[in-house]
Amino acid sequence: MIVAIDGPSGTGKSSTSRAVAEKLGLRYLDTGAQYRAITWWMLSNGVDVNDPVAVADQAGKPSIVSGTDPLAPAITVDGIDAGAPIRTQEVTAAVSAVSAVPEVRTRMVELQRAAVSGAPEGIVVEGRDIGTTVLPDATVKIFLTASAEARAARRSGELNGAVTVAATRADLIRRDTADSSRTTSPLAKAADAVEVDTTELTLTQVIECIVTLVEEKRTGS
Ligand SMILES: Nc1ncnc2c1ncn2[C@@H]1O[C@H](COP(=O)(O)OP(=O)(O)O)[C@@H](O)[C@H]1O
Ligand SMILES: Nc1ccn([C@@H]2O[C@H](COP(=O)(O)OP(=O)(O)O)[C@@H](O)[C@H]2O)c(=O)n1
Repeated sequence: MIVAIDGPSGTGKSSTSRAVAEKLGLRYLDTGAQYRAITWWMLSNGVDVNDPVAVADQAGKPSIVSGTDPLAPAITVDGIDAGAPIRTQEVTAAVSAVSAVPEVRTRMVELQRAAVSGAPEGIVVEGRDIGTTVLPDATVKIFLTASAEARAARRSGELNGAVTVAATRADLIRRDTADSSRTTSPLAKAADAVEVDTTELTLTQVIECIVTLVEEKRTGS
């Protein structure tokens, strides 16, 4: 059972994917954390993230290891716990530029497919291009959406209002545009993905919806 969950920022991919994996006894992989991790390494090592040639040149250097336990998602870069530093505003502002570089994507996709091969019990993988590019044969494909207002309110809420909803909204839209317009494997809904608009749904409702879709697939109903 391979479940691919894609969609823009703040649509609920991480919270939903973790809960679905936990309920169904599957592993869990956050591919956005991997792009954030390589971005953090580039910034920490003085690589100009707006220079695709420099980023491509260094893309093979960091060793990124992702755990797949939905109860304790973990990520290390060169053996160092990267869980907190990959969530800073600095990384968030740079990640779209780094993840648009084809050499970066080739490396991350290798890691992602290896994680899936290492999870015979099945896995929920979340990102932007999982259903379209990384795992085109996934058993179930979901594409989450939500209005920019709802997404910004959720993200701003996470930061306890430290960044205003308006500023968060502008940042989300800038990142959506960059992620959707890049040449290599842009953010997109796979033709065979089920789209779920989470704007008016609670997190519990989204989880139930996806669990039902997976169980229907499992039982062939
Ligand atoms: N349907 C929902 N209704 C309200 N809040 C939600 C919903 N889904 C997710 N959230 C909250 O929104 C925030 C962003 O969710 P997250 O799962 O990190 O989204 P993504 O991984 O798509 O960026 C989290 O604080 C989460 O608890
Ligand atoms: N499969 C993926 C996952 C993330 N990404 C990139 O990584 C960034 C961070 O992803 P994320 O899932 O952590 O973002 P949030 O939804 O947490 O804000 C995205 O904005 C994309 O630029 C990607 O290119 N492909």
